Amino acid sequence: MMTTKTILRALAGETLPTPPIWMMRQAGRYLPEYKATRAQAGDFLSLCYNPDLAAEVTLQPIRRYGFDAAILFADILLVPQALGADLWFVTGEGPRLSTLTDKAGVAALKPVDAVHDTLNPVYETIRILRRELPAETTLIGFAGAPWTVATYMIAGRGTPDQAPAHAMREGAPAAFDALIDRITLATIEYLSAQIDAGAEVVKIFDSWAGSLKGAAFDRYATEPARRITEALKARHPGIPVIAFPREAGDKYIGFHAATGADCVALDNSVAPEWAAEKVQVDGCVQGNLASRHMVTGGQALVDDTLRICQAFSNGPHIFNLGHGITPDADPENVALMIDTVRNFKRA
Ligand SMILES: Cc1c2[nH]c(c1CCC(=O)O)Cc1[nH]c(c(CCC(=O)O)c1C)Cc1[nH]c(c(CCC(=O)O)c1C)Cc1[nH]c(c(C)c1CCC(=O)O)C2
Repeated sequence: MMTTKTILRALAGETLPTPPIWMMRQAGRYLPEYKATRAQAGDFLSLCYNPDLAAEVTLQPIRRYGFDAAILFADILLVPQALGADLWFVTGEGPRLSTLTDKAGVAALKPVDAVHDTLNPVYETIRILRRELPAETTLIGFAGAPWTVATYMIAGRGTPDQAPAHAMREGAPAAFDALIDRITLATIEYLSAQIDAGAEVVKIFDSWAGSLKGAAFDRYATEPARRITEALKARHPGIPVIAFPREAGDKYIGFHAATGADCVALDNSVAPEWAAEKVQVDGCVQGNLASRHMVTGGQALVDDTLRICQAFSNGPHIFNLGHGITPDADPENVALMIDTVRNFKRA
């Protein structure tokens, strides 16, 4: 049966007159209703593991704005936790984890099939969402890409240049490869279980892909995304995969074909006209408005939104930001972006 869900139509390669739209971090601290539910949960991780409240914050931006997709509320760092890492969040600073730098650290991780013991509440969130979402809204599941997840597991926190992960990659390559392999296999199990629970699309977030260059990019960004996509396609034919190798630059070229992903998400460092010619020729793209417009608003927001709609109007496109919306964003600017996209007419 032909689907009427616009996100699924774009992911199947259809060029639509108006691009469907959702927004990275659409459930988040820029929304007062999110902050209220998070306070009710106590802290961020308790919110992630409470299926009723996680479903509630996933639904909030759908109710307020009518986005075409909902993204499961969870975090990429739940997988390291499920593999046995300690994880906590320091308010105002970000995530902290136990560190892992050698073979012994990798050997101490839990086996891949143990991840469900920790991640079961996430699957329950998905089941609730499939009952509660409007019929036209697509549910997107997600996980972090192995390289990005590894950068946090190795350093124990976010790092500006991913130096500890690069040091392990170069200094202890066998242990590093074993870590990437473990995360890759855990991610396949996790995303597969998300799909079994009702996720209609999955997205792989490689937020730090841009710090891998040349052959290292091919080996640690492209290859794990290819392995995950291949395994998911074998188990769940017809479930689309979105890959987000953030700041990949020229490495965006050919990423659809190299990984088998149905859609490549673009950050805002690439010009949409360039990406239309070099990347969208191979399939659906998602992106790529700069998140700062959600803080600054005004005519510049409208102009850049229309430029992106126009540049990608000859092929399959899902409108989104180039990265997550920030807590200082104004909810009115999100409404302005959505109005602009929905009133777009191709020149
Ligand atoms: C690197 C990364 C993480 N998490 C994620 C990534 C990849 C995407 C990206 O590059 O942004 C992905 C993520 N994190 C979150 C989602 C939920 C779905 C969504 O609305 O997009 C998704 C898809 C919720 C979250 N994850 C986090 C929040 C804020 C936590 C809070 O409520 O205090 C949310 C809504 C916390 C988080 N989680 C992470 C960090 C570094 C932080 C702290 C930074 C910050 O405070 O903004 C790890």
